[in-house]
Amino acid sequence: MANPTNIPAHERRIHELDQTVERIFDVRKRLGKGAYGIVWKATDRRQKNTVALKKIFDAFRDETDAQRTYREVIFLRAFRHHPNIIRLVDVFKAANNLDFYLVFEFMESDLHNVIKKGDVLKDIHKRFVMYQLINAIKYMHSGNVIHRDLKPSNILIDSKCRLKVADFGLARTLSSKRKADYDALDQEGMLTDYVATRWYRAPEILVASRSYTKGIDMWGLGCILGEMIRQKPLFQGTSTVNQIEKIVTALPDVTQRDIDSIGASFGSVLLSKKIHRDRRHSLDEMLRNCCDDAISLVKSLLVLNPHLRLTAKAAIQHPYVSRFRTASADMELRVDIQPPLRDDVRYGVDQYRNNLYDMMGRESSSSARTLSNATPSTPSNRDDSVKTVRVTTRTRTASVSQATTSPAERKKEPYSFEVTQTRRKIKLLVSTSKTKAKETNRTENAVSHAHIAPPPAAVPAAAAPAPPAPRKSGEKTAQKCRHNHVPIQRELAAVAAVARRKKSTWQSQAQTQGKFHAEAKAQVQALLLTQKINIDGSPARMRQDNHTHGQTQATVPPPMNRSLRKISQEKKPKEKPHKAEVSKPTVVTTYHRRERYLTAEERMQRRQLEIQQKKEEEKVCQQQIEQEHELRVSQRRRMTENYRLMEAERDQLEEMAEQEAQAKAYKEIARKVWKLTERKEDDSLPKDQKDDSTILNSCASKCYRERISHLELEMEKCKEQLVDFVEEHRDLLNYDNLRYHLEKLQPLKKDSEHEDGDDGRPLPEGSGDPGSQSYENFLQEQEKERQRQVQEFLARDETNEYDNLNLDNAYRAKYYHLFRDITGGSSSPDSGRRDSGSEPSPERDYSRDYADYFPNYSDLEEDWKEQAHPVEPRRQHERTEKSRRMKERLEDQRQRRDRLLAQQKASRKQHEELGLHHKVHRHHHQHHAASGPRYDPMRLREHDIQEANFSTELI
Ligand SMILES: Nc1ncnc2c1ncn2[C@@H]1O[C@H](COP(=O)(O)OP(=O)(O)OP(=O)(O)O)[C@@H](O)[C@H]1O
Repeated sequence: MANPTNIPAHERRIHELDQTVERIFDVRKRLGKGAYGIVWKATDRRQKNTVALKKIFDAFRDETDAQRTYREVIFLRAFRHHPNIIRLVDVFKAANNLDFYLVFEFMESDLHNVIKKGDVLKDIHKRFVMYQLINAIKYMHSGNVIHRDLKPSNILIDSKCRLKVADFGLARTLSSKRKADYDALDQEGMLTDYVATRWYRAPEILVASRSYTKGIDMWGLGCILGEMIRQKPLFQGTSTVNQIEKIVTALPDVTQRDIDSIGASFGSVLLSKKIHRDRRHSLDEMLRNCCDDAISLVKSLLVLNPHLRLTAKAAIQHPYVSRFRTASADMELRVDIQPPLRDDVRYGVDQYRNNLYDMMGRESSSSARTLSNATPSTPSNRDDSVKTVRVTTRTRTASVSQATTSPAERKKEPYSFEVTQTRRKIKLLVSTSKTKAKETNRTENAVSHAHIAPPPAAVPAAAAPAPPAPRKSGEKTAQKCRHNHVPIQRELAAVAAVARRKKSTWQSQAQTQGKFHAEAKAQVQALLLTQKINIDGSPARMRQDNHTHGQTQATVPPPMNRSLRKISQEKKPKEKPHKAEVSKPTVVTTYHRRERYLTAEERMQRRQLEIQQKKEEEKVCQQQIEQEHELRVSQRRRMTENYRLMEAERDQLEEMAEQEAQAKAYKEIARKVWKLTERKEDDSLPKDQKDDSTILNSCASKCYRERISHLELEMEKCKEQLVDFVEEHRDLLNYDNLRYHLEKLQPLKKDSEHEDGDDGRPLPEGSGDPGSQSYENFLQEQEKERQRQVQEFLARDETNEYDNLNLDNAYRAKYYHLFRDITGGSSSPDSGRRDSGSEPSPERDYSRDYADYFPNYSDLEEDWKEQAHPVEPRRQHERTEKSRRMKERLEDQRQRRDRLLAQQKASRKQHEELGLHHKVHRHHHQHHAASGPRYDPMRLREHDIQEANFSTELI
């Protein structure tokens, strides 16, 4: 697995494991891959336990990487005692001196994977996760260290929902340096190596501010809680700017104070930028379905101003997590973590590497864990070993290089751990100083021995040889040792003083606790006694007890009396009578002794009483719980109500906004229409009104224009229909010529009846004067013609070629009497035909009947058509329209005719007076002959019929 063949060489190098590592660990599967390393699940062959093995590839490639590796090891070692921070079990350097191996305790998964799985975390789990997370952060912050890369994938979790924070590569200390240095550090730190995952980055980091606080971690914490609730990241920005926009959209309005709190920087303008706020992306909307506790915690963590964000100390007391509080919540580092190599200085790669290797070398002198030849420790490194154990009380800092502790020790409370550590240091120092002192003594002894040794006799005193080499070196060593011994002793004294102080504090605490304990014990005993007294209360026995045991015994409960008597009888001779005052121990002893002699019945009674008491307590508790529950329910209801109100308000606002938008859109459209219609502005109106009026006018005119064009089209269609109709009924219309002939015929008949020519019909040309031969001939001709036409009409009618029955009948009816006259009334033209049932009788005045009949013709026609085609509403409407128009036209013509007749009468009278009658007639005739039979293609047959009708009426 560590050496796959199907991947490129570089990748293979990343996945490759050092041979020695493979010898120690049985690597099983890959757990994850980060930007800096790969993590495998492995079994330690030596201890047979499962571990997580992380390989940091090319761990010291440059200063940044080297510092990252260094920080990860240093901080993990500093925090290894906290239950919610991943424990670094071991570290290995690779044979190639490039890679680095970290061995961690194994965790089953990380929070990112758990959230990704879906609905795994219930509310209680989320709370517990948050509690543990806050706990870990609180611990880190108490050592003045910030993690800076909190995100779900760096939070490891197991099946019991136990959580551990991992990946301290970006962690760093927050020193109490001067502000100027601090800013310089920030600039360097922020802009070069700070590459924390964007989605969890605090806004001050996004805008590259120099404000650098523990709030960075609290922001990440808020993002994680939001992600757990929402099951997806809260702010998934695609770039830094987009990330800021997303944050600003979700949070309440950004104030100038917020911007100032973040610190002036080039990016802070992004915060003041006007961003379109979409309510759907507000924090409330994103976390709509979660409980109030969670929302309140998220809101107090995701605050733009880093100084107003909830601190870890305050967060642990938040109602969302407070119920889990245990002793570990009080764990705190009472010193600032200070790595051996200063965290605010960027050292060279070698320095980081050597310091790390040196530390490893020191810690594992037995060194089964060093894989390659350990780097030889330089004197400077040895000095470091001294530095690492120095405790500077003034700056309240401590080295993080601590000896590994046993799991039992790790479980201890922090202060006891510290004491243990201090003791260890003292021991270490003592042993070091002892060794050195021994060495010094040995050297000094050697020196003194050299001095004491008598000089050789042969050599004169003046020419005494120089001190021998060993003596010289011994002196040097002695000096050196003395030189070293002083500071060591000083340090030793300092450490001892600290230890003493701590011990005395601890002892005083213990004493206080002891005192408290004794008091509590006494109180409990008193309570117990009172309870026993309350249990039994027979006055007789009490009296008896009073008698036997004095005042104290008077309170002994009755069921116990039999046994008590026994005891008292036993004890009586030995006991002194205590009447006024009986010491507590006596009471207790008596009571306990009495207990032994309780009968089963008494015990039962006591138990029942106890049970009753418990029940009562439970009842009270239950009531309290119920009250609390009711309170919560009412609160919840109130909040739901509020929420509903807010929702309603929001809906209203949205509606208003929509209406506004619509109005705007309308206006815009109208403006465009106005532009298109190119209407000129009316300058007399104010602008708004002007716009509206012109727009309306233009709209109206447009409508009218449209209507006109539509009507024109309709007319066009009508015309076409009419022409079609005319074309279709050409024959019938031609047949209208008949009317002409009939008209010609009828005046003749009238003329014969009314010689004065009252009917106003002109005589045909060449007819001559009435009574003359030509006139007679003319009449005969006329008669012949009339008969021929009637014959023709009837013959035509026989063919039944006209569809319109009513029209047909009308003609037939109208001229039936003529026909009868011609044929001598022998037979009806319609006998045996469609209208056979309506054969007229010869006596009847048909003309009148028909005249009555005709005006209703059009209605009858419509009725008939309706019967024939019942389902044609449009056409029916057209027909109705047509008939209406017809009626109007008929009315028109009737009036015109009346007028004409009146004129004719008047003119005839004039002619008669002037003797010009015939001339006038001739003129009329000429006029008619010239005009000939009229053919009007637009004329409808109904019209003709009506005209005929009028003429009949006139007749
Ligand atoms: N002790 C462990 N037990 C189980 N899985 C682990 C453990 N440590 C790390 N992992 C897994 O390995 C992944 C990467 O680990 P880690 O974050 O330490 O690597 P990294 O290179 O520093 O990543 P990053 O890119 O986040 O900086 C984690 O997300 C986690 O899934």
